[in-house]
Amino acid sequence: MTGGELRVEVRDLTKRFGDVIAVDGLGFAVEPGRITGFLGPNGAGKTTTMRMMIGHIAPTSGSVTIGGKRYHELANPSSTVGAVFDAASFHPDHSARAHLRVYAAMGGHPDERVDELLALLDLTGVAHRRTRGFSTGMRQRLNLATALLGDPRVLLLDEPTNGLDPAGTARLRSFLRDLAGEGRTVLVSSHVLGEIQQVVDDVVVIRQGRLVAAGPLAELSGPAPAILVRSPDADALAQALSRNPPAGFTPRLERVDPEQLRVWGLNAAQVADLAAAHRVRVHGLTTERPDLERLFLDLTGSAR
Ligand SMILES: Nc1ncnc2c1ncn2[C@@H]1O[C@H](COP(=O)(O)OP(=O)(O)OP(=O)(O)O)[C@@H](O)[C@H]1O
Repeated sequence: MTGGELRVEVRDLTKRFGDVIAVDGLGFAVEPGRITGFLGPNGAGKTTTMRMMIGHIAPTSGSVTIGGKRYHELANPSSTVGAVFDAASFHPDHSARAHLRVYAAMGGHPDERVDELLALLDLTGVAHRRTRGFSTGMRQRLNLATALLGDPRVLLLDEPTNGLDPAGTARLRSFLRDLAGEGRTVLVSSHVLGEIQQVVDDVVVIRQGRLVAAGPLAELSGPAPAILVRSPDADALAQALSRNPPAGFTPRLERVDPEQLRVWGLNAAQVADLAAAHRVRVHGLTTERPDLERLFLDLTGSAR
């Protein structure tokens, strides 16, 4: 079965390697139609969890199901789930096309699919070149093409942004966005939130094999953004904001320097309107996005 929307569910998943508990009672869901970031510092257990999703590693206990079935119970596993684990796993003497043809044959996928994917991932021009000379971005795209051979409904990508330049990341983002837009389930791991922050809708954060946080990125980002306002009349503005805030709002203020205030609990328009109403000059107004990297470091205990 390749159609339909497939939810990936991880339930009470544990994996021990001898004394090492790589994954420890982990539970979360990956929703179809969305891109989920799977985050955690090095050694947190991301790769191990993803390998358990596709049956490469057997759990010590717990389960992973894809559309309600374990990987090995799927009628056509390689056409249901596409996974990318290692960007360097090509035969160096094979061309991109030869590499894809080998995998297409192994998965029982038609040869035409190879050219289709080379075109889709903008690799047609280098299809005959040996992969030994490929750049990181080309390798990542070839990897993605390999995972997409069976037109899978679920895509698991381990650290796909590793080594990509900003243009490569932007390209990956729009590509994954299209795949999720078709109702596919996309899980993308990374140990750096900043690398996938622009790509993902939801996040699952783990630390030492355990769940730390899960949900839409927007909710994880915590409180609303702060407004940084620059004014030569900062005192008057601070007074107006504290004494006459919009009805029902209780802004919190921080004095950054004599001419700058940081305001939480109001949006930029509210700050500007209030300044105008009190005839306070405003020379700059910036909406500051919450510092997600900081939040991530706090959550995973990586902050010093
Ligand atoms: N085959 C194995 N044998 C023994 N220990 C292992 C094995 N595979 C993973 N581990 C250990 O399990 C833990 C989790 O590793 P894993 O590779 O899943 O983490 P990760 O979050 O993917 O890390 P990274 O971001 O560095 O790739 C680590 O302590 C690792 O050393």
